Amino acid sequence: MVSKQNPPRLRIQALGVRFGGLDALVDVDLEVHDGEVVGLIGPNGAGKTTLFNAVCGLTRPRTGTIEISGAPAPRRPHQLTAAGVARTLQGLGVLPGLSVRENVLVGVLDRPGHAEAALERAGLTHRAAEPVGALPYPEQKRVALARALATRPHLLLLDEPAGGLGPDDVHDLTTTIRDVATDDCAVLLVEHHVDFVMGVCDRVVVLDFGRVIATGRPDDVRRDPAVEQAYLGITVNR
Ligand SMILES: Nc1ncnc2c1ncn2[C@@H]1O[C@H](COP(=O)(O)OP(=O)(O)OP(=O)(O)O)[C@@H](O)[C@H]1O
Repeated sequence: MVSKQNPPRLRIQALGVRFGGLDALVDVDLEVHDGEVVGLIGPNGAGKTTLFNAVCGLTRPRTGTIEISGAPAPRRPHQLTAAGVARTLQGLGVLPGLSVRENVLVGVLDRPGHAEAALERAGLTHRAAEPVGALPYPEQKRVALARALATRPHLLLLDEPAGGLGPDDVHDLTTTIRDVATDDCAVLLVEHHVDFVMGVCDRVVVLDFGRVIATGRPDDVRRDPAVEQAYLGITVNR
């Protein structure tokens, strides 16, 4: 259930990012609350990764504020982890020569029990001793997710979690993500797989050329003419 009593896990206000002469994000507002799964979608180059990078302190905003649990977002990785933020990367970001368990332990060396619980949640316990590089791609993606879950995040940022997955794996991923979004965890995900987004998200925010052009429930956003136009890239003259 979405909790709106506490400050949002993530509150972005009037965020602007510029690279040279290019406005990658313009006046972006976005909130994600505990118990909520929010999808950030938009065509290539819309600014989705830039927004994630700004939240994680990798890109310095030109304007606006980013708050996590009511406090200004820290910029250093260990501070972000302490603030309860975890992120998976586009692609895999795993260490193929290490075992599944070692990959998941990397960020929680002092809490091996958290790693074991994350392995179980991601359905990887039976693979724990195997080198990640020997697993099929969908299971390698699960390792990346398990590593993020092991930190017991309050704000989970997922960058294209369904990329390269088939229907069965997408179904399992949907179940896991819905399970993770609880009273003390909010999920923000970037994804191109529209059916997955529509199936897993409570709310969808659509970016185009760095601006929010639509926000709302998945079904409403899907029917929004501005969204159709952004994806098709055409204007229909009537
Ligand atoms: N470090 C950078 N320097 C200059 N321009 C950048 C930089 N990073 C991103 N951009 C530009 O900013 C815009 C937004 O890029 P971004 O990667 O955030 O889009 P995206 O929505 O994540 O795209 P995709 O779906 O292809 O991953 C693009 O025009 C991109 O070329």
